[in-house]
Amino acid sequence: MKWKLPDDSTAPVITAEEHVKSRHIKKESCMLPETCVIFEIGMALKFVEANFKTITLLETLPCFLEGYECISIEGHEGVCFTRGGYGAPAAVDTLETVRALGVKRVIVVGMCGGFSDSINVCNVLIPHKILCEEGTSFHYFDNIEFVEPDRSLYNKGRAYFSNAFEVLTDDAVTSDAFYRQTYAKEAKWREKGCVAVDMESSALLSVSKYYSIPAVSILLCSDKHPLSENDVKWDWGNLGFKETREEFVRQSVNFALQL
Ligand SMILES: O=P(O)(O)O[C@H]1O[C@H](CO)[C@@H](O)[C@H]1O
Ligand SMILES: O=c1cc[nH]c(=O)[nH]1
Repeated sequence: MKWKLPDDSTAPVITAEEHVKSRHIKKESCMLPETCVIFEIGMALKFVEANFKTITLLETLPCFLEGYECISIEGHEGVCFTRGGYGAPAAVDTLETVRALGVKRVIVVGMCGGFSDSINVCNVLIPHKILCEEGTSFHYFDNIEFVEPDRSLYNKGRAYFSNAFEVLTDDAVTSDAFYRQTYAKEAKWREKGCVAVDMESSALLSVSKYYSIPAVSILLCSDKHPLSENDVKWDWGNLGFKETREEFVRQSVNFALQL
């Protein structure tokens, strides 16, 4: 895929910096703190509001697509929390928007589907590198296969989450097409060293890299894929998954606050 023109020095027609001040936005925005946790988990913001003393910074993040609330925690005004859109283009819209509002460091907290013997539901995966099988990255880089997280955030994440979870650091893949994860496709991903799939991480890491923003992706394994057509059929979560996901969100908040 060669979608990014190799010698294109022209500016984008719409930039997030211009968009957040445009007529497309109903309310004026404020600048955000340097560190942003982007949750790719639907229940996360509500859980944070119910379990921490939060401050609403923005009721709606001024994204081009749908934007969610952006909050911080009393006494920790250097970190903000929002929900990213689902899928690579919407997630990158969130990233571009928080960057336009001053964010300089990003922690992605999401979920992944495991497709290897080595990973189980409720494990935490902090991928060493992520295979880009989504389209968004290829508009920022003309040649990219695997993208890596910021080494310091990756090391800190490994150390921190190991206190509460079984942590894996194998590679992952981000795909646009969750209904096209065929058995043969997942076998090919395993051959490349990947153990799990999500829908946003590689795009968020590659666009962070494009802007020199340190970023890491921290994923809770939400479902285990059958490895062959004879295995037990696919299903979501497990018996304790709801409570584990809540603990994962709580630990993600605490991780970001102590950085
Ligand atoms: O909205 P929640 O329940 O977090 O789930 C989201 O996460 C899954 C993919 O990670 C999809 O099912 C999507 O709906
Ligand atoms: O993107 C995702 C997330 C969880 N499980 C999957 O199979 N894919």
